Order: sequence, then C-alpha cells, then structure tokens
Amino acid sequence: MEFNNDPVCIKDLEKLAMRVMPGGAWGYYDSGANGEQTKRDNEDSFSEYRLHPRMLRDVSQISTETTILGQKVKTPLGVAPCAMHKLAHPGGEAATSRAAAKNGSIMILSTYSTTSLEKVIAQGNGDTQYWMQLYVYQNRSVSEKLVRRAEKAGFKALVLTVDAPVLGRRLVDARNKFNPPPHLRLENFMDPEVANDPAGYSSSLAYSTSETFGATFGANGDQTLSWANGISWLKSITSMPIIVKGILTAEDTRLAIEHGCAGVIVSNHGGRQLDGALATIDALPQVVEAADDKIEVYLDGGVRRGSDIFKALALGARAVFVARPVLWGLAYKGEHGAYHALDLLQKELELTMTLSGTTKVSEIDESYVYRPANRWIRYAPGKNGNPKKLLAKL
Ligand SMILES: Cc1cc2nc3c(=O)[nH]c(=O)nc-3n(C[C@H](O)[C@H](O)[C@H](O)COP(=O)(O)O)c2cc1C
Ligand SMILES: CC(C)CC(=O)C(=O)O
Repeated sequence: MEFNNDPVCIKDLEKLAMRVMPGGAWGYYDSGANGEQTKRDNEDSFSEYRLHPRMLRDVSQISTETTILGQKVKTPLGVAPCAMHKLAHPGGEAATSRAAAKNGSIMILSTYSTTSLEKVIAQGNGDTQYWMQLYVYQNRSVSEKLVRRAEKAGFKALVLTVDAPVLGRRLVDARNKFNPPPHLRLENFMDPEVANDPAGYSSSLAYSTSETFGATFGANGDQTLSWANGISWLKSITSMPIIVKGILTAEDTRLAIEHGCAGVIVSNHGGRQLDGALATIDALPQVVEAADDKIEVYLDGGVRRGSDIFKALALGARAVFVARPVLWGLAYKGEHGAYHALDLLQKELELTMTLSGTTKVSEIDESYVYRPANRWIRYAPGKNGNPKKLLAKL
C-alpha cells in the first residue's frame, strides 16, 4: 500500500480544486441547500462513530473484493452520479469512467452528463459495472428513451433519484447567478428524437441562471411520481434492477421492498435538497434493519476518508459512493486526479481494515464500530469525577 506524491488526502484535494476551479462552477459543486446543515452533518457525523479494533490477527493479505447485485467487484467504493463533469475538466465523464474502471469502482452516470452514456460506458474495461441514474419527466417517453438506450449500451442497473421532485434551493448558486459555460452540452439529450421532443427538452444548457434552471428542472420533472405509478412503470420498460436513491427512513425502505426494488441508496443528495434532513450515516442503521437482507443497502454523502467507508460497511452498507471527492480529483488533474481520489480512499480503506484486524469486507460488522452515548460525559473527568453532576451542569 504505497501513497504517491499527489495530495495526501481528500481534504487537500478539495483545497486544490477550490483554487483551480472558476468560482461559479466551484460554487455549484460545493453548495448544499439553504443553511447547509445537512451538508455539514454528512461529514461531521462520521466522526461521532468510533472504531473498535481487534489485534494480533494475520493482516498480511487484505482484500476489498465483494459482490454487488450478485456480481463480483474489486471494491465497495463507487462513484455517485453527478451532473456536468466537464465543469471540472474537459475530459469530463469519459475521464471519470476510465478512473473508475482502473480502480474497479462501479460508476453511476448522471442523466445530466456532459458526455453521452454510450461514450462513457465505452471507456470501461469490461469488468466495471455502470449504473444509469434517472430523473423522470412529465413526458415519460423522454425518460423511457434514456432507459432503453442505457440498457442497450450495457448499463447494469437503473438508479432512480427520488429526493428531487424539484431542485433544492442552493443559495450560493443564486448569489453567483451561476451559468454553466455555453459550450457545454447535456449529451444524453442530443439524441434527435429526445432533443426535438415537443415538451422542449434541449441539448443545450439553455437556462440563464441557476434560479431559472431550477425552475426548468421543476417544470419538466414529474412531481406526480409515486411508489405506485413509478416503479411498476419502470419495471414494464426495463429488465435492469431498480435501485432507489435518496432513501432515509425505514418506512420507505419497506416500500422499496414491496415494490420489487433491488436496492436503496441512503442519500440526502449531498445536502443539496432538503436542508435539515438527517446525515446519511445516522439514517443507515434504520434502513439496514428494515431492509432485513431482502435488498441491498448503499450509502453516499460526506465520505471523505477510508475510515468513513469502513464505518458505513460496519453499519451494514454493501457499498459506498462518493461524488464531490471525484469531482475535486477531476478538477485537479482530469483522469489522473479522479483516479487519485478513488485510490486515496481505497488505500485508506485497506489501511483501516489492516489496523482494525479485518482482512475481508465480509468480516466488517457492527462489532467494529460504536457511537459512544454521552461521549463527553463519559470521558471528561468532571469536577469531582462525577458524571451525573456533569450531566446536570450541561
Ligand atoms: C455537483 C453535483 C451534482 C450532482 N448531480 C446529481 C445528479 O445529476 N443526479 C443525482 O442523483 N445526484 C446528483 N448529485 C448527488 C450525488 O449523487 C450524491 O448523492 C451526493 O453528492 C453525495 O455526497 P458527497 O458529494 O458528499 O459525496 C450531485 C451532487 C453534486 C455535488
Ligand atoms: C442538474 C441537476 C439536476 C443535478 C443535481 O442533481 C444536482 O445539482 O444536485
């Protein structure tokens, strides 16, 4: 496990990306919704959990191999769907795709990709799984065409994002009056049949500010989408397994099972949608319990260290996805940078496994992690060493 001369951790990569990216694009990637409570909580909540390592075990061979949707993968670390990778680097999603393939990571491609889905999957090495993320439009034939194209191109699963019936309000974008550069195209919409759709979906990013973009997104999105009318419709047009992205509760997990979904991604969209929603690592245990091993549970949001991945796996996630870290890597140095972001997290995961006495993903269970109740009270000496008194004081 060798680290190279690139930035030594994801936080350093973030600082570098902030320096090289134009302000508006940086703001779009970075921003959360409203007061950004949820965005902060996603990262901070990981540090509320502590590891419970075991010693004197043979840790000379570490493997992160696991199975996801029944397929062997090299690592439980994947790339979450993000719009417009070309805002970070001209290599865009094609560069990210090669980076993901090199790391053996699943890549989920955003509907709002600036590279066509066919070109993105063509960068793979045959072993990597690609999943297609979907937003459902009022004109469902637009979504249907995307689904059919993705299946034909070889995508292995459909990821339905359910936490964005309309776009959250990102104050940074509103202040910046953020406009993506006019040369960027949402290439998945360049299929002439889709681009000329009477509902007016366009291949160009034809919106003047993120405020109007938000309105356009809301105007085209299908806000009537429901468990009853959404999942069965998707099942009627594709044989790809359906994964629901944006689940935070046991109740919705049970509904995903009832409706025949193959998995759920515990996600709050990186804190970009409902500000105040709980952190994903805090939502994970109730989702895992409700899933009851009937469907797979994945997580994204705030993962910045290998130990965060380890904690999520310990609490029952089958895989963990990252969004901003990969975008920061891409902004830093294209494919090399995106790979570096994944490689850093991968190596940190291996290091955490080694130092915790686990050699396989299947060994990482809840016995390796705990959240100390009243941590400060338990560990602060207190005036008279009396925790009760301290509690009363607090
Ligand atoms: C710039 C950006 C664009 C995103 N675009 C999409 C998208 O097109 N579809 C989607 O389902 N989620 C999108 N997301 C949400 C991510 O998939 C993911 O849920 C979240 O960002 C994970 O948190 P992290 O950025 O802390 O890793 C986007 C996130 C960011 C930061
Ligand atoms: C183009 C947007 C709808 C992508 C998105 O989901 C986001 O910005 O969070």
